[in-house]
Amino acid sequence: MNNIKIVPSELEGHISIPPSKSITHRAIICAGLSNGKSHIENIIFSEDISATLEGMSSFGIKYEKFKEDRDRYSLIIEGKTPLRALSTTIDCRESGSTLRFLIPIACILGKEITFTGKGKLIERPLDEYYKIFDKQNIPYKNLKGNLPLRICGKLKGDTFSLRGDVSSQFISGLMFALPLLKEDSKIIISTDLESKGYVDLTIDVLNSFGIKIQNNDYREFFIEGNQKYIPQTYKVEGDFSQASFWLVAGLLGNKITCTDINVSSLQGDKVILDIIKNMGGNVEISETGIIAKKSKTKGTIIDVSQCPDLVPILATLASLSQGTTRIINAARVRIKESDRLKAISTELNKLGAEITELEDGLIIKGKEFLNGGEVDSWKDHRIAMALAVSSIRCLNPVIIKDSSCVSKSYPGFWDDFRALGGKFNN
Ligand SMILES: O=C(O)C1=C[C@@H](OP(=O)(O)O)[C@@H](O)[C@H](O)C1
Ligand SMILES: C=C(OP(=O)(O)O)C(=O)O
Repeated sequence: MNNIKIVPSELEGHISIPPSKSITHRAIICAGLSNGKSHIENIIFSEDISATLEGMSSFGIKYEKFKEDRDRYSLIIEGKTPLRALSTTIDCRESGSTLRFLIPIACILGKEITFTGKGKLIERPLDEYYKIFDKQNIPYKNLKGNLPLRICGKLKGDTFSLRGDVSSQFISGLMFALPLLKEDSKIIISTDLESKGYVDLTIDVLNSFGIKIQNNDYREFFIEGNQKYIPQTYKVEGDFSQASFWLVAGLLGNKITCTDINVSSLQGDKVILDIIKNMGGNVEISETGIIAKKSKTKGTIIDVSQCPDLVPILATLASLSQGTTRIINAARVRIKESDRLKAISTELNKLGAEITELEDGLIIKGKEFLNGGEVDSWKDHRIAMALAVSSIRCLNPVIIKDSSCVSKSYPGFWDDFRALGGKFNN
């Protein structure tokens, strides 16, 4: 299913929100670093999660899959430390999290390992790690700064100084590996920290597996060495980044109830609820789940430094709200699966939106309806899903090129779109 033609219609109904991709990566890694069997429940095998599971298998962990319901699985993971290198190459596909989380773990082994990937991942930045390799004399070789990356060396406990405004994934990646080293370590954040919620998630999942990280106000993290991961039974909660697509669909169309989502979650993208309320949208938390109802929303200023993954769907919502919205502090979303500022402004404008792209943000003049037309997903799952949701308020069909890219995070997206009343053929 590559090109899809959507005939605009309002969506309505109940949707079971898929498990958080960010938490699943973390739970698989922590289980793999434990000595013994962990049971991880509520998993969907998106491309990114499969990349992490296969990557961890390269370090000698064993796993068994069990089907729970529809596309949901549970996993029994048998971790074993010290890790072994069973394979010399780890293919991260297009997953930034997999690459940036597994690099420090590979550096515990001190064996030669090559990281590969595809699409935009090949050029997504790794400089924060290269600086560490240079400082610790860890030999590495890359292709003009890009993947494939070959590393052969052992990481030592240290004081690591990292920028906080490139990607929080470097901080999370080090947090998985450093507790297993002999020495204690410190991570010092040399700029303001963006994507804080993802660091909170890392610390929280690590805690569940018995690892302690001391957080000194997000400026400095202290990590004791010689810690031990303890196997767990862990259930992954629903994903707020994915819920945001259906919540906006509810505002633009008809009532949508999102179930299987934890309203006390630490996920940074939970802020979608506040953003919607701020824009005058009708969203409420009930016993059955989070309900979004058709609303007349108003433009506002949205700082996305802590919730970068919301940018594509916020651009959709703003394009169909009254007045002007400014999305600010968004420069980092240019280094995701696509240059998301360029991709979403170009494609929504093709549908009739009025978006001006700035270096680090977007200015969006809202309208009641868009025209529709032919658009490109830029092979980026969040762009494809945001465009699909905009079709609800288009006057004519919307054709989305490369629509199957949703499988990076949400392989069941199109099935769920149809189950809520979406009409499309491919
Ligand atoms: O740690 C994580 O799970 C993630 C961190 C974020 O990246 P940055 O820290 O690079 O913003 C986010 O965009 C990505 O989708 C998932
Ligand atoms: C950017 C994303 O993921 P990653 O960085 O793991 O590739 C995403 O899911 O939008």
